[in-house]
Amino acid sequence: MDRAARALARTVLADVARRRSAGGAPPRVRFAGSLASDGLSGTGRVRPARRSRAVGRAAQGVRVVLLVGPGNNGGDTLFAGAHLATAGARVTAFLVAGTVHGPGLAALEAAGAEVIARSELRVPAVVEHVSAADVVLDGLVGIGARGALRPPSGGIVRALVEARAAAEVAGSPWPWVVAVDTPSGIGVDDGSVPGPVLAADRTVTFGAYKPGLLLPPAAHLAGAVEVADVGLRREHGPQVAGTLRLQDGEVSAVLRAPGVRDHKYTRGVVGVVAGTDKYPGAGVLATAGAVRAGAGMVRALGPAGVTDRILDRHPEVVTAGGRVQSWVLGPGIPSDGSDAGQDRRVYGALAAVTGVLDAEVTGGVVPAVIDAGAMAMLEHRLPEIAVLTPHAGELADLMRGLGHEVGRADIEAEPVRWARAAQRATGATVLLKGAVTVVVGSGVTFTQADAPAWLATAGAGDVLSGILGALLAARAGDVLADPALTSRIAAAAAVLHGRAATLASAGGPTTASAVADAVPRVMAGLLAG
Ligand SMILES: NC(=O)C1=CN([C@@H]2O[C@H](COP(=O)(O)OP(=O)(O)OC[C@H]3O[C@@H](n4cnc5c(N)ncnc54)[C@H](O)[C@@H]3O)[C@@H](O)[C@H]2O)[C@@H](O)CC1
Ligand SMILES: [K+]
Repeated sequence: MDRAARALARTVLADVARRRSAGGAPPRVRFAGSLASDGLSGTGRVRPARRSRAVGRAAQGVRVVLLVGPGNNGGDTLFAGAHLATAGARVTAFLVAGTVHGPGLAALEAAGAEVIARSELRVPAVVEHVSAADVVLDGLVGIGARGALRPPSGGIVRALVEARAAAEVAGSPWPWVVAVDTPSGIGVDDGSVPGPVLAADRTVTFGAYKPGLLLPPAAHLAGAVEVADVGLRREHGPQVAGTLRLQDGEVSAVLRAPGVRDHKYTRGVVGVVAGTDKYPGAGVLATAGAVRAGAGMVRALGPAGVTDRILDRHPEVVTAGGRVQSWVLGPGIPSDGSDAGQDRRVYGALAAVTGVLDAEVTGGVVPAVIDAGAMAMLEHRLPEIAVLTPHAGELADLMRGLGHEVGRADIEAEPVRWARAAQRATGATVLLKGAVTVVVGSGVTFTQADAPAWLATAGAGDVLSGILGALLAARAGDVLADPALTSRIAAAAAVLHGRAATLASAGGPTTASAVADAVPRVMAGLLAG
């Protein structure tokens, strides 16, 4: 517990220092609209807890509120609060239980913090203190949580969630919220959100990732997750219950940098069937994603109204048919059959992907990205080397087509469950787009939370499909030999896309084109290690 509390205090102090040096302002959140609103590239660094470093007086003048529950989670919070008080912070602890961790409470009191006992606890006073604080530590409950938060924790958190929303509307600052081990009240094992939860900007979790920190919808409430090594066990990257999150080294291992013997065909040719006269931009953006993610060549197929625009932006693109190592099918093609030519091209390519036509005719089986309108054209079970890339609404449409009574809200409430159901029903790898992107292959689930909320912009999904097409083409031989690689490549594409959006956004609005343009810099950074 001592190591956990020290690690927690150290991270709080680092966040405070970083936010102070960034703006000269106190460490309060301005509503930047991003999950990782400190601009940190977020999730998933394992930081060893070093015992030796003293915390000094680094927290001088920082107002800290502790929300302290009855168990060891509250104990960690009390000890961390003692360290922060010793470092100069003005700490107020609200105890939500009659009995809390005794040694932790003694340490906090010895450090000179203010303690509000359960018997004196009033919800409006908690809200008032939190609203005026710089940092809040949410230590109500951790891995011992069962179900929705019970009173009084539930009432306090509900009031704080409302106060935060009001502050957001009013443009008032809100404290930096640090969840201790987990945001209190999430479904630690399944990522559910059974009741009110205070959204964290940062979660410091102890020893290893908990599933709820990776699985949406709870993952949306965890902010930037840091795993503190408290000597329990050492994890190589987050890995819990068949759920993975790729780390930088794992993403760069998926990428393939060209060698001296490579030429455009060995680097991978991507065939893009995207865009119609009505929606030509999707063709341009899907192509941009493939070009920027390092395709040896891109063949863009479609009506002249689409291909002319593509050539204007990307003169390196070829608009004639021929062999490809991967397909990108469907962005900007509506499912209403209004462009017979594009539909015919998609059906032809799908025949190559599923292998229903002779390889002599199709040129052989290749991996594919199946997006938007192409998802409505599936007639056969798909191989794992085909990646469906729906957002929640499209996945609901797909599952309804397969006989499930399900709507968009159901998918958003249980994205992993439905992505897995779609994977089983279609045979394809499924990449479900969202603030946390879920990728499901056979027996494996990746969840990636690398993107700022600014990425929710028109055309962003088209760029992702192009990026994924390029990565699949570059590794087409490996994917055909080992189809299980597909989901890992799809997760890596989501990371590239999210990181490119972070770079392009720099904390403000961005466009799908700018995201595509940022991809080479992200790839270069990852390949440089
Ligand atoms: N497991 C370990 O080896 C370590 C655990 N540590 C800390 O210990 C925590 C786990 O401690 P505990 O097992 O004491 O459990 P917690 O402190 O997470 O919660 C248990 C308490 O919360 C109450 N509770 C459960 N569900 C609730 C709900 N829905 N609403 C309100 N109250 C609820 C229970 O009645 C119980 O009193 C971790 O989250 C972490 O913070 C760390 O000190 C590091 C080492
Ligand atoms: K907690």
